[in-house]
Amino acid sequence: MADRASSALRPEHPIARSLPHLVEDFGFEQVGPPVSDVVSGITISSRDVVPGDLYVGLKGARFHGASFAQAARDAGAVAILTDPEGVPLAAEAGLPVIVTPEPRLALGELAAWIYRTREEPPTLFGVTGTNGKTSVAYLLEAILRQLGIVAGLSTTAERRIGDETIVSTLTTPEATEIHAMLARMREAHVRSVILEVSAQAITQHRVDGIVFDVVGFTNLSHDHLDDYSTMETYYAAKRELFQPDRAKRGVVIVDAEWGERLASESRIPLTTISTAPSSDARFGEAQWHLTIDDETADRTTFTLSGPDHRSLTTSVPLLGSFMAANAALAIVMLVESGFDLGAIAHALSGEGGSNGSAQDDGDREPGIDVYIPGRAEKVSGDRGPVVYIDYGHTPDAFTLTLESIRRVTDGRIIMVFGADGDRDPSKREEMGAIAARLADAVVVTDFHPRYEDPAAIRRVLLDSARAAAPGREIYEVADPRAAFRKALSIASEGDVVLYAGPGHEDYHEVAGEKIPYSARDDARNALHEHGWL
Ligand SMILES: CC(=O)N[C@H]1[C@@H](OP(=O)(O)OP(=O)(O)OC[C@H]2O[C@@H](n3ccc(=O)[nH]c3=O)[C@H](O)[C@@H]2O)O[C@H](CO)[C@@H](O)[C@@H]1O[C@H](C)C(=O)N[C@@H](C)C(=O)N[C@H](CCC(=O)O)C(=O)O
Ligand SMILES: Nc1ncnc2c1ncn2[C@@H]1O[C@H](COP(=O)(O)OP(=O)(O)OP(=O)(O)O)[C@@H](O)[C@H]1O
Repeated sequence: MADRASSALRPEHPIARSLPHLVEDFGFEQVGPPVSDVVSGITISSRDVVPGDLYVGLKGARFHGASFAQAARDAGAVAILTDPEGVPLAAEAGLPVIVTPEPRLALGELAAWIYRTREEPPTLFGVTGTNGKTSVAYLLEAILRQLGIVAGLSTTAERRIGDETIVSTLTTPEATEIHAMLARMREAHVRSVILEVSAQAITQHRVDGIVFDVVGFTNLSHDHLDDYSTMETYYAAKRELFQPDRAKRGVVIVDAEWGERLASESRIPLTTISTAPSSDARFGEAQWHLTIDDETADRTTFTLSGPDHRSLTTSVPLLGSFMAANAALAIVMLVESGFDLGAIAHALSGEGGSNGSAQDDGDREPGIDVYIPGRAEKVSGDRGPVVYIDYGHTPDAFTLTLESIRRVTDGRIIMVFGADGDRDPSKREEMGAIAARLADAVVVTDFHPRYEDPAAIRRVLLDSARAAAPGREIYEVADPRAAFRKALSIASEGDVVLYAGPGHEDYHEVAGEKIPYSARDDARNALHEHGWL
């Protein structure tokens, strides 16, 4: 399992700022010993405190962060910021205590002030939507690299500056971490940064203190109805990103009602993309149109046509028209940030230029040169069934992936899948039904049960699968390793095995424990065992 010790990227040479000035500038109240020191960092986790930090004790669902004030002091915190409820808890540490009614609301601005991230900010790209955020972020990074630009990246899978990578815990880090990461990126002379923005991040003020240059919206479908009671509130959370205090320009895929609404309800200059086929009655309303030219098991070729008869034909080395849609969004976001479509086309043409890699010495294969861990990732070789590892965990992701596979295979589709424990249980029935309807055989297994009973999760998936497609070949195999082998045992040359589960992740989360497991490694091992790799 990858090292999870370092949970945040910090500037290596932070510039200290006056703590008394901070208290004064923000109009905070102060109790306990007077503030006299300087501050060089900020964190909301006592476990991440480094000397010189302001520790912010937030009231959480389980703890009041102020109760970790002593641990923060021992790690070198210079003061504690908390709410009135946290004051008596924080006082025990004997550090100056700064008080504000809702510290979370101040975090973004505070972190921006401490790390000076408003000064000469990089070009900032933000990507949101239910599915495809991580993929669009990687595609943006790849195209920028092909244009000769090294970008910073923050996704569900990893945070990256050049060659330095850390494993992510949340999709979007807390504001304190984002601004620290931006400061570190500035030290590394990174001038373009891509952030994946979850709905929770917007609601929980994690992207405060940032004004994105361009934000992009992929789609909205059933997910997170445990955090948002209705699709309407889930949508409203995402919509906030497309307002002037958060972003300068936006790009929206308008294939479905939510995208159309966003396009009409956003208050920033907006560009729209339609990926619907030309037979669709609504085709023609968007400024950019995507046409799929060719789909194979591991490459999708498409044409993107825009205003003023501009167009670009290129490809992604990945399965699926949905990946072409993600790529289209990335390209139009780059155009909106000021890149010329012709320059992008040239960079993707493979003729000369640099893809930024060490071994690059001239011409290379045309298309977007991207690797996205665990998203429609083909792990099989030239023999045996085609095997994909995919992080699909929503009904819409299941539908689009299975439909895409159907278009590129004449063989059977065998799908191995589970559902997240402690995450939106209301989507499970739909997931089970879609899998059974669109695949030829399904193997129901465990994803991350977390604190739920894994057998109960499987039961819902199995019942809905059986009800949706009576007579379908349906198996229950709890252990993902065994489930994978079951799928391979019924697959032949020409068939496809789709593993929809923890794509890039290298663990299974069971009852609070992270048990090492990599679906990608396991798939390769199983293919070896069959002599197919
Ligand atoms: C429900 C939710 O959003 N919970 C978040 C929340 O946890 P919490 O309220 O339970 O916090 P808590 O454990 O009570 O602790 C309170 C405070 O004490 C601090 N603390 C706690 C223990 C300690 O030893 N020291 C310490 O300082 C904590 O850092 C926190 O500031 O605050 C924590 C600190 O930031 C988050 O890690 C945690 O996210 C949890 C892990 C989570 O899973 N969130 C999900 C729902 C999420 O945000 N998902 C989105 C979308 C994913 C997607 O793309 O689909 C995401 O952006 O990841
Ligand atoms: N444009 C899209 N539309 C629908 N499904 C998609 C799209 N792009 C990717 N998917 C599906 O969603 C899965 C997750 O993709 P990706 O990680 O890019 O999305 P995400 O929004 O970042 O989700 P998460 O933050 O949970 O990782 C993919 O493995 C694929 O099955």
